[in-house]
Amino acid sequence: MSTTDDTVIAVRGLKKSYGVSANRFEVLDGLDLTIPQGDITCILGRSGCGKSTLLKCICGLEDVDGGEIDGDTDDLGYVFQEDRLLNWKTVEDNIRIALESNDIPSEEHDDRIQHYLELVGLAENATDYPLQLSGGMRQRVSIARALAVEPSILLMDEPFSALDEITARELREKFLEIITELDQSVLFVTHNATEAAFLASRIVVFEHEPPAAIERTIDNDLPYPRDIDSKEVQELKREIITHI
Ligand SMILES: Nc1ncnc2c1ncn2[C@@H]1O[C@H](COP(=O)(O)OP(=O)(O)OP(=O)(O)O)[C@@H](O)[C@H]1O
Repeated sequence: MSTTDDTVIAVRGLKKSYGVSANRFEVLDGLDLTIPQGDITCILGRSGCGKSTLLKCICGLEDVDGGEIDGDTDDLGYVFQEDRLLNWKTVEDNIRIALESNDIPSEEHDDRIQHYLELVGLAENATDYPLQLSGGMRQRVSIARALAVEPSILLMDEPFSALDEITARELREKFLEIITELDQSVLFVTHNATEAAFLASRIVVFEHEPPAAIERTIDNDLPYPRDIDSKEVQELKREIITHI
């Protein structure tokens, strides 16, 4: 199977298990999923249902047992729950390392670093070290680092869940503003129904128990920009909760 112009990643019949013999545990058993270009797709489901495993298979952190993943899987950005910055490197050098490992020509590095730090509001912090920054600022650096390689798709695994509520809220708003402006395709894993209702253009709800199967796909046509406290977002959140 190959992807079409308006599909960025297509997963077909994906299989993944952990363990061996009697301890073998199927997490993905023939999962199909298509990620359209420019969509913010949220994968939502309870803890342990297989969301992170899917992301790890797409970005090659886990080997798959069967099925296909088509699309430009060498051209991914990844933001984890933890920022995974190198504390002994400055903010700008953390981004530079990502650019180098993605073979971005060195003459583009300074401009890209400046541009993406400006986008996340950290242009003044380029020469700081990560430990001089707050948790929210560190996560913004991590988002800038992922965006700076200009990936075909940004994979995000609960990137705001380790932050306090106010910081997470501010960062979600900033993130949505940036992503819609860039028309960036995103696959975003969360177990937070409000976050999915606020961010997603499409919400894919996984069944409670592995192996992961899609319980429901909900299109979210609420126009951007959105207000997380609006009646529409809160109503959608209530609808989503009935499926998880
Ligand atoms: N490396 C591993 N070895 C063995 N089992 C694993 C491994 N990684 C995940 N699992 C198991 O696979 C299942 C799915 O895990 P996964 O992390 O994909 O779930 P999740 O939906 O992302 O959960 P959460 O929301 O808590 O992060 C869980 O039962 C988990 O314990």
